[in-house]
Amino acid sequence: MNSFGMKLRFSTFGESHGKALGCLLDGVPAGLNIDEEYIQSELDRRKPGKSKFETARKEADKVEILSGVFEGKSTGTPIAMVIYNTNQKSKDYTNIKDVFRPGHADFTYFHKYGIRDYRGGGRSSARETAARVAAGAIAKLMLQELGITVLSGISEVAGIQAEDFNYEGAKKSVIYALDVNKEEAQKAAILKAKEAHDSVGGVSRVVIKGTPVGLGQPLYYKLDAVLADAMMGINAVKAVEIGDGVLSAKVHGSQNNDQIRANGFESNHSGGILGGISNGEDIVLNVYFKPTPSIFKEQHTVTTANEEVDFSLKGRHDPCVAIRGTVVCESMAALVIADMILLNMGSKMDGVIKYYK
Ligand SMILES: Cc1cc2nc3c(=O)[nH]c(=O)nc-3n(C[C@H](O)[C@H](O)[C@H](O)COP(=O)(O)O)c2cc1C
Ligand SMILES: C=C(O[C@@H]1CC(C(=O)O)=C[C@@H](OP(=O)(O)O)[C@H]1O)C(=O)O
Repeated sequence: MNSFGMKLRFSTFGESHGKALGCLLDGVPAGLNIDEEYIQSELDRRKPGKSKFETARKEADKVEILSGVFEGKSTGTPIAMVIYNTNQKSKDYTNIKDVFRPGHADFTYFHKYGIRDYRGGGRSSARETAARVAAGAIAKLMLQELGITVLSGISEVAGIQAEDFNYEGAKKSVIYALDVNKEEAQKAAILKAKEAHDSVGGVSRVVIKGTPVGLGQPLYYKLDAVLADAMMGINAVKAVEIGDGVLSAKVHGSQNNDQIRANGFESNHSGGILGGISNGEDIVLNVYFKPTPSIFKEQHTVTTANEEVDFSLKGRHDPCVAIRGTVVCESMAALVIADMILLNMGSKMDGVIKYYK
């Protein structure tokens, strides 16, 4: 089990070809309206097999709430949710039983534990992220009550970058493209790689709107550090930027500073976080996904007995994991922000007094 969060504690269970996967979310305040249709709609955004830009594995990803909800409201007790796997074809994976896929977790997992569920990625499969989206949907329901929204979309595929960022438009796009003018070229790049038995990388841009000043701790449990940790914990994420990110290291202080006026900041190079604490501006993240490791091109690898082989993989795989990954980024961001809000309730004495009176 992985575990995450200080006030909103979250863990998941399950494997890609096991019976089910799910999560336990503890610390949700009692009395939150739990809209099950909304939770399902979030799972539907991430579920596999919706288009030729995704893995061919079709899963309904129907979520079932097992505990912590009564008459449509959270009870303040742990919320357990389960999603049954229905479309396993575990036999298709016997060809990777004794062979490590380059770029996947097979090699490290096997050498660390000496045992590996080779049916798909087992525990390392991003199938687990369905459970993150279920928990993230509850965090989003909590944030909605506070006027906070978490949005995202694909800004880049195979180096083809968005110039315009339309988050509402991204919701309607099959590849969650932020820039409608770049969408066709991005789609073509994915299909070209797929036809060549290859894969491409991509970038998800996440924006969190409506956060107050004051989320995050100044030194340890800094908001930027925790968000980066949550994003890096998603399968295939190789880098995270907050605000201008890498660009900040290349410009002068006079270009990077967000100057301040009585009515707010004049720019948002910082991505909404200063000194580990939100400054009330939009929180902006760029999350970089590597190309899908499971490709069908012949590659060099070794067996579990360390014999060299040339190996061509079979199976059902996403040609660009960033597409569905962007939904997971939103979910993890929502969990972080909800956790920070609950932590923050005790950061000032008047907040504590309000709670007890
Ligand atoms: C939504 C999503 C879908 C993914 N789909 C695949 C896939 O179909 N095939 C694959 O090999 N990797 C896929 N991955 C990536 C692997 O899970 C990941 O590369 C692997 O666990 C190794 O971890 P690492 O890349 O973080 O080192 C996916 C990742 C995400 C976020
Ligand atoms: C099933 C899903 O995506 C899977 C993510 C994944 C991986 O290696 O991450 C590999 C493929 O599945 P399997 O584990 O069967 O090889 C994808 O189809 C899902 O997201 O629900």
